[in-house]
Amino acid sequence: MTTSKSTQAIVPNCHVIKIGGSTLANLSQAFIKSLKRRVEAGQNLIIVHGGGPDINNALAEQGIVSETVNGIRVTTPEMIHTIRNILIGDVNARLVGKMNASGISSAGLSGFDGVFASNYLDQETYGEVGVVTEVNAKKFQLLLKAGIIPVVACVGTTIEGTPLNINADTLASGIAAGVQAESLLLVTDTPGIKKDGETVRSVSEQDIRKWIANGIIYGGMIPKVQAALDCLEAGVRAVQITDDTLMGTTVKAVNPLLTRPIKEVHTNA
Ligand SMILES: Nc1ncnc2c1ncn2[C@@H]1O[C@H](COP(=O)(O)OP(=O)(O)O)[C@@H](O)[C@H]1O
Ligand SMILES: CC(=O)N[C@@H](CCC(=O)OP(=O)(O)O)C(=O)O
Repeated sequence: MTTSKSTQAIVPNCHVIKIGGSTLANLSQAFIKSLKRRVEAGQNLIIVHGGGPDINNALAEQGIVSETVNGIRVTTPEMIHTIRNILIGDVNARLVGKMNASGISSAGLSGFDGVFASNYLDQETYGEVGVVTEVNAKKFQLLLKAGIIPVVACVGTTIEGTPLNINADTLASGIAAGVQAESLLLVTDTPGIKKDGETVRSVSEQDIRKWIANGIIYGGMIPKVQAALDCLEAGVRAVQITDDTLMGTTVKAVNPLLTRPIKEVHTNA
């Protein structure tokens, strides 16, 4: 699904961490501290966040019912401004505030700030939903060099300035591919992909395809595994799906001596 390309060279020692809306409200201090430790250790972090539950609440308040297809919210023109305002004005502001208050110098961004370009994913099926088409790695690098952690809301814009709703897993994957990040971490409310009640240690692309087809992987987990596969395909070497305890930290999905990535998605079992 990801078709992003980077305008500049890779960002060195870069790790993209996506925080799901499911997790944002109860983000632990331990997790924030783990981010701080990574920054202090010299990692270039890019944070991407979602906000599905906040969007659900805001739409419900307006009496708007939305549906999802393959975990992607079908977004009508009447929804898009609320979604943009919630993600940028509310969720992003809260997260950036929390990070700065915890001593992590951060700045809130979205596609409107030129860190990535986007266009319609498939307007007929999904409406006002975007996909990343280009990543401005240089802009990310300038911020990181200045000691500022980019915190990116999953809102894009067309070249004409029309806002687009982008699934946050899809965005994180596009950015990770665009900056050639060393890893992508998808932080959510489940310790990993579950099968028969157990969290599995690692899954192959074949497992993923099978488990989507038979319903073991459904809903919001679908964009996550798709994001993971897209990233690996684009050369990002480690992808982890985890809760905010980050128990196993990141597991490399590829032998660094190989030039082609092994397609494995590691989960935090
Ligand atoms: N096989 C699976 N293992 C674990 N969770 C799954 C699986 N299939 C679907 N899910 C669902 O995916 C959810 C995580 O996706 P989502 O709610 O979109 O989280 P986030 O807001 O963090 O992106 C889990 O809470 C669970 O309900
Ligand atoms: C197009 C699309 O699906 N957009 C998502 C954006 C928020 C998101 O991805 O939030 P989570 O990380 O909490 O899932 C949505 O409208 O819910």
